[in-house]
Amino acid sequence: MGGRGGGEENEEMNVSLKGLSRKLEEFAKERNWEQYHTPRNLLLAMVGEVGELSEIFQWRGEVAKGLPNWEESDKEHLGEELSDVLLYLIRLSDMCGIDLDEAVTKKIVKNAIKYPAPKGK
Ligand SMILES: Nc1ccn([C@H]2C[C@H](O)[C@@H](COP(=O)(O)OP(=O)(O)OP(=O)(O)O)O2)c(=O)n1
Repeated sequence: MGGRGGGEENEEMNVSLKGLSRKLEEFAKERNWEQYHTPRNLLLAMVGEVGELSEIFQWRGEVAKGLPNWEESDKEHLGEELSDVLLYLIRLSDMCGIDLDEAVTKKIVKNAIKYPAPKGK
């Protein structure tokens, strides 16, 4: 990693839901994996990754915010599994024809109506 090429690559990588969605589309197309990226397969793949994410926390007991006592390698692993869940979620949404930007924006508004903040805070 590093070097000029890597930096340019990162700049091109648009880390927005839409940008990631396009990246994943390209990734699947280049490998001829579109045939496998059906909604059900993607859902199962995402749940599998949630399992891998859970394994990281398994048997550790309660974990303090910021994971202060964790090895860097465990934190890196955690970042990878969180990313896998996010990437499959984005791809699943795309393959279901759901605009996640729009859906998540609407849902945040809906949550605020359902759970209003106490007055005077
Ligand atoms: N058919 C596939 C297979 C993989 N991926 C992408 C999405 C995930 O980000 C990542 C998942 O890859 P792996 O199945 O190899 O899972 P891990 O990276 O978790 O590896 P491991 O299970 O060996 O820890 O690759 C994908 O888009 N479509």
